Amino acid sequence: MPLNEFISSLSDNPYFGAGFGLFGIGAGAAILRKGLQGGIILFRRHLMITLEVPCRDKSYQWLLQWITLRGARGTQHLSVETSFVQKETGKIETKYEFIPSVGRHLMRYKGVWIQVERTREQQTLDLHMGVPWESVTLTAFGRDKQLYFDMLEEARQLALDATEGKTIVYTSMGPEWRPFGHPRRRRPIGSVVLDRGVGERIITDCKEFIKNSQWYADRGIPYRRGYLLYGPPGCGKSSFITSLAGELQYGISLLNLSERGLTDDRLNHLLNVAPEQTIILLEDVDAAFISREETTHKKSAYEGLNRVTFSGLLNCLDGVASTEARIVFMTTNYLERLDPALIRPGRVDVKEYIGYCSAHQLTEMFKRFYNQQNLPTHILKQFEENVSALGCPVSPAQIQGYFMKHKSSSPEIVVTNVDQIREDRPNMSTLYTR
Ligand SMILES: Nc1ncnc2c1ncn2[C@@H]1O[C@H](COP(=O)(O)OP(=O)(O)OP(=O)(O)O)[C@@H](O)[C@H]1O
Repeated sequence: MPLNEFISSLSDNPYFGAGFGLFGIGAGAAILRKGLQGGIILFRRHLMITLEVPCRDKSYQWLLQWITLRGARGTQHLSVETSFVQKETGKIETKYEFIPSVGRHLMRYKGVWIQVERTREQQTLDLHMGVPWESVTLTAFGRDKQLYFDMLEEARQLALDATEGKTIVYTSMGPEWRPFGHPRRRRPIGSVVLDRGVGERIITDCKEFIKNSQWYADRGIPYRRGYLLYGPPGCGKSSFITSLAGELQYGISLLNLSERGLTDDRLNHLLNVAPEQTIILLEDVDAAFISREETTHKKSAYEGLNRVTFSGLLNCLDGVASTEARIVFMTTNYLERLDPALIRPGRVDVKEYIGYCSAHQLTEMFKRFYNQQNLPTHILKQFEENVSALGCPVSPAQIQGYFMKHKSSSPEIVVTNVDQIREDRPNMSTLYTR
């Protein structure tokens, strides 16, 4: 039989065409054909096992990195990927990584030669990402698909190791979640100083919830928990949630409800496919909506804007469930603007006020900032009294700003100059009061 016919007969053979999930045992036909075109003939009599990983798959980037690390041979053509990495010191450095460019490469894994082919369709766009459609196809001799499972697992582990000790923030892009920026160094929970007991209560509640999946399953209760942090700006709501995510070794899936084009359907989808082990964070929930009555009035105007509707959000929150613990955090500066339906138990199970600095916070922040646990009590007391004597509420963000100004000052100077806090104060009439 002429070689070309032989190759076609392999392609037509249903056995070779059979696919299961990502994997397809393909005959060497495709390779052979490409081989012929490229002038290389590869082991005609062997079966090939082929794995195609499209760019939309989670493992795509991991795999490219892993292939680079394993050093695909003959890789003359590299693409550069620039990322920003935060060092332990907090400094951000630029990192260049070379990944195999579009084209064919060869590598050896567990004693098997594997052809790596990265292709880019110039004519086809990934509509959600707006980038050309890409895929990587790996072809190895033999039938052992375990090879690919091992490879993907190694690639995943490599990606996990790279984010060890970091918090990944995801944002939505179309119907998907994508990591946003570089993984950030975990913020230590102790660096956010809340009023006595508040932080501990939330942490204990979350941990308790995470380990109680069976309790929820036994009672048929959706395995989710909602938290609402409310209070004035600059008091640590967002910072606390970030450090809590670090403490729980979770990431953050950040959703902006006011985003144009975020419809009820898309929101529902996003909430249901949010990356595992992440806190879903809906910031400034009051800003996304006007009250329910007004929403009814202005319904048509809202629909025209292609935005999430209030009832849509309620339904979506009710639908958030998974076998895994689902934690939803909402924040607002204006509790009174929220519709009671949004914050009823089941949607919001824990509400905490995160307010202006208490005496406890003032002294704790002072000690932390100047890294002096043994500051004389009278200095701490004086600082607290002087700030209270300002006669206005002070947020931790203001205190932080004041300390930054006095990075190199002695504690005594810091205590005596607290008037500067008032000078830097935003217009209080626009600020929230409890
Ligand atoms: N309780 C706190 N302890 C330590 N630092 C704090 C605290 N609260 C605020 N900060 C500092 O102030 C800045 C702003 O805080 P953050 O964004 O967390 O406030 P927020 O309450 O979420 O504000 P907003 O309501 O405007 O979103 C951050 O740099 C943070 O480090």
